[in-house]
Amino acid sequence: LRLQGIELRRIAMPLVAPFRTSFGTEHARDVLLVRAVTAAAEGWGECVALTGPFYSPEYVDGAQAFIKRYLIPLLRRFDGHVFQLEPLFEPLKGHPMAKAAVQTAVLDAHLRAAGLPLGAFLGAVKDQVPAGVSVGIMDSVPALLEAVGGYLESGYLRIKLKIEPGWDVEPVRAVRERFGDEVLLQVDANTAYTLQDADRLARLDPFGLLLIEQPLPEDDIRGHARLAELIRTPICLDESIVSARAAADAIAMGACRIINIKPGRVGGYLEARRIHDVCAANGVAVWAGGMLETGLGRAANIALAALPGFTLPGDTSASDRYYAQDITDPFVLKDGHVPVPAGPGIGVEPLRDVLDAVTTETEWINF
Ligand SMILES: CSCC[C@@H](NC(=O)CCC(=O)O)C(=O)O
Ligand SMILES: [Mg+2]
Repeated sequence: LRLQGIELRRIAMPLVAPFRTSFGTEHARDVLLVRAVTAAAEGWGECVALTGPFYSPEYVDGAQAFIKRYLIPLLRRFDGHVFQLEPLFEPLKGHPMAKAAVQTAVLDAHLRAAGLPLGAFLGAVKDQVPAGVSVGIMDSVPALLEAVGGYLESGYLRIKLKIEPGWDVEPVRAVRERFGDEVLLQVDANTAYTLQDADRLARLDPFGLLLIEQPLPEDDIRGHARLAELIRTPICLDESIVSARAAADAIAMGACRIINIKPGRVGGYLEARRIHDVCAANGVAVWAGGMLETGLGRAANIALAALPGFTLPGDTSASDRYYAQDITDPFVLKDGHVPVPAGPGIGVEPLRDVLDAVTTETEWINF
């Protein structure tokens, strides 16, 4: 399906509240969207790179420059099917979020032209998925308890707390004491600890957490395997799992018992599905991570989260967790679940007037 051209669009999405993690605080998302136009249909991809290289090495200006300078020239001659994009992009090292955005836009166009929903294409087995919510580091424990109470009121089925040294045992204990032992509760350190913190992390064991996400640096697989011998809480990896091979290695080394799958981190939904398959083959549970996506990326993540191996609630929250006004019809929580879009491709469309209102820059590249 030949491409007639690509649009690169930047949008400014203010967050309903600052979102603080161990590596910084997000107040708004500066998002790069990719639109792939073919004669039969057009498709959308959302690049999940943040403004700066603090979650992973990519950042949004770099992703846009990489797409323009390296991926667009390859796409000009591309007239294949979407599975040929990975080998086409392989000689270019890294930049998984940029590659994922382009691959998803092309995949969405192909699927819309074929009338096939992304979920069906990936192997979805559900028409709705359980929604968890990620709660940032707060200024105080009372503020945290108020936020958690609000999300539980909204019906979220799992609470994830961001932690860092100095904000870990006390907030977890406070949430358990206030909301009880039944609430599905997990934490995410975003690489903020080292093996020397093992004793402190072991103090989380009494709270019955589902998992502790990425406690150590993303390249410390051996450290996570050692930590797994020192704490009881199951280790889940996020930043470390950059490919299906990395997942297989981490599992084989005993570095994790659960994996958070993010298509942008691994180069796209095709590799994300491979990670799902590797984990299913090894009896490792997976769940869908998030990068504060708009409804476009959110729709695709929810389709992925409907695959059979996604047995834990993901960070597939409702649109209003982050945005007062999404650029698509909002995803709304219903009995703690969000619906898997049923339409072809990612199954949602941008609301043109909203999209134009938040657009800060757009560039059409004709093929
Ligand atoms: C800006 S933090 C993004 C990375 C973080 N994502 C979340 O905590 C979930 C964000 C979301 O709900 O989309 C993670 O490491 O899992
Ligand atoms: Mg994480």
